[in-house]
Amino acid sequence: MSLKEHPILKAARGEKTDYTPVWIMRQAGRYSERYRRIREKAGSFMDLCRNPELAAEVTLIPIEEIGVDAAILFSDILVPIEKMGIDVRFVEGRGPVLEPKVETVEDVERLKVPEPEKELPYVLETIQLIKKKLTDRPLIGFSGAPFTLASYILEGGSSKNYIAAKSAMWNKIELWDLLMTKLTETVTEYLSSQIKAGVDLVQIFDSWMGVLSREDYEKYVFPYTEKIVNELKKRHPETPIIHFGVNSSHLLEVNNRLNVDVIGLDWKTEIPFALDRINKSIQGNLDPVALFADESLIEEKVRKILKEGLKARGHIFNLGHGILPQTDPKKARFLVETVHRISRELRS
Ligand SMILES: Cc1c2[nH]c(c1CCC(=O)O)Cc1[nH]c(c(CCC(=O)O)c1C)Cc1[nH]c(c(CCC(=O)O)c1C)Cc1[nH]c(c(C)c1CCC(=O)O)C2
Repeated sequence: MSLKEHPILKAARGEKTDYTPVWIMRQAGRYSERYRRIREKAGSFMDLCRNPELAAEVTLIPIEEIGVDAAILFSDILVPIEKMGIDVRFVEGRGPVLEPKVETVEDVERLKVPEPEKELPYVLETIQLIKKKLTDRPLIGFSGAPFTLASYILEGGSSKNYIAAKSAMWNKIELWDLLMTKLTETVTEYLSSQIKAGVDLVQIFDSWMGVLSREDYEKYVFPYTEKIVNELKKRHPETPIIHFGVNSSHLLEVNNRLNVDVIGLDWKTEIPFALDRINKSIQGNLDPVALFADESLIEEKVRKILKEGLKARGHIFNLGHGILPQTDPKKARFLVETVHRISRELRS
């Protein structure tokens, strides 16, 4: 079977598949003991991201451990930000810390647009190593989208209310446009280099776009993401693009105008509601906490999602957000098997 005919790629293009393919956001993560051991060996999380041998090894763990249909490159959306000239650290219990703070137009002027081949070679090497070992399943590349990346840069880390990001967006339009333009170029070049290095499809994480009203999203964010997607489609017309963010059901109609192939749904978005608003393939959307429930409950929820997903142009099963570190790997494996079994059953 040519990789182009793999169910994930077919579902992304809206073609019929024999079963519903599945992968899990954060599938190479802390719930896996093997992951935790390798991260220890690497030093810090960022050290692991910069180590092609170990990052490739970690990427492949969930293929063996839980049997997912695709691998996702092991890295982080904050990795390219480091090369723009901002220090990124992960602090236990606090999450990412970005320094120095970006507050003025001059601060943004100092930020660079990294050249991936020169400044992020370890990411591209990781992709090449994975592609040598993984021949029967697609590899997913990814990047954060400009808004989500800008929020980390302006807030200096995770945020609850996005005061710095939103006030820059509203009050410092020159700063906002310059930062979003630099991020647009960064993300375009970064994803394009990943595709050239061998990834089979890409996911754009605009994880926090849902904190914006539809009006603000359309005015201050959508045009930049649109530019990235159009440029990628021009350069790499064959590579499917997935667009994802949480709490963003109010943005579905707007995002349906993006030239992407798949829209990722969080677990609060009901599939019929989404299908009334979008005509693209969908990805999702089991509540990550469902993996803490009994197997019978998981099965019931999976069946409902799969049934509803049959009405979509194409469906890639996933959680509605990343798998939680406390999850039992056995439950993740059960999820994958259940998706495969029930989706075959529903088609026969
Ligand atoms: C917002 C965001 C980030 N990173 C990412 C997003 C968008 C997706 C989402 O909405 O969650 C994306 C991401 N992060 C990671 C991947 C790798 C691929 C995968 O398995 O999905 C991907 C695609 C690994 C990771 N990224 C991170 C881990 C955990 C690091 C560790 O402790 O080992 C992993 C496996 C760290 C990370 N990275 C980020 C935060 C806020 C944190 C800290 C979380 C915490 O401390 O609990 C930023």
